[in-house]
Amino acid sequence: MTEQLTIDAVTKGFSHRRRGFQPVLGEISFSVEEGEFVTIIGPSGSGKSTLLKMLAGLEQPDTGSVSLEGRPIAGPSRRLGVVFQQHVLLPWLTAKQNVIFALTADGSSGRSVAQTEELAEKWLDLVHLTEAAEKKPGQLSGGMQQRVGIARAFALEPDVLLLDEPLGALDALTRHSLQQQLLHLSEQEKRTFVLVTHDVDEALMLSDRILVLSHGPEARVQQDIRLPFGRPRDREGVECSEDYLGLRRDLLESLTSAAD
Ligand SMILES: Nc1ncnc2c1ncn2[C@@H]1O[C@H](COP(=O)(O)OP(=O)(O)OP(=O)(O)O)[C@@H](O)[C@H]1O
Repeated sequence: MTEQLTIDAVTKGFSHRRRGFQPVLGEISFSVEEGEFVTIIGPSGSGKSTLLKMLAGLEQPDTGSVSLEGRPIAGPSRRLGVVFQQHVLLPWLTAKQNVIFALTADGSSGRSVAQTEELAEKWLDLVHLTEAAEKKPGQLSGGMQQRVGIARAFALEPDVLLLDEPLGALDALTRHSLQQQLLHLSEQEKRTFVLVTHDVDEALMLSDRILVLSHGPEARVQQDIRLPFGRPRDREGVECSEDYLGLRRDLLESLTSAAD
């Protein structure tokens, strides 16, 4: 497998007017291989989103480097797709137009209008939104809006998908069904994924590897766990396995101790 993302000795902090410089991430190093699904989990405020923003090119490290296939990530790029907790859809466009807008934003795709429409429809279908394609965000539930956001990010066909608590704002039932959809999409699409979540079950169900950050300031990678579950995954089978229960218990324990 090829090493795709490399985070090498990265530190990051922020300067505050009153409190001065506050370190967030201590020295962080890890790499993500092409096609891998890696989840970052850790106590609140440990710096998970900050780390993901650096991978997305939205923040720069203070020291160390973040690179995609050996080249420093200097800013946002189409190769790096991002889905945040809050869907940012354009309210005056329909679900389909929102996906088309993203597909045509830089005008360089080389697709015809019909091909672009077809691609948008394909992705809305894959997240089970065909019937809502002509509706505007205001007419869609939070879960449906988030699915439009996911369809839009996947439709751009980035090499790496960065997901920051994409299901965090949803009710338990919608969240469960979207986890299932994400599992299928990630197995069909075979891209590289980095997910930030608070949800241990979500991390266990979706990932190949889980990185546990320690409590900040100066958070570090406390554990790097490779999961023993094969693919394609069947939720019931995984959840009933002894490995799952043991890993779930260990993760919850290390998250509790990291938060102390
Ligand atoms: N742009 C910024 N300016 C100043 N401080 C920031 C900025 N971004 C993040 N921080 C601070 O960095 C720390 C880590 O924030 P971050 O959102 O990365 O943590 P997190 O682990 O994702 O938290 P949560 O799990 O609660 O979402 C926090 O103390 C936060 O206030």
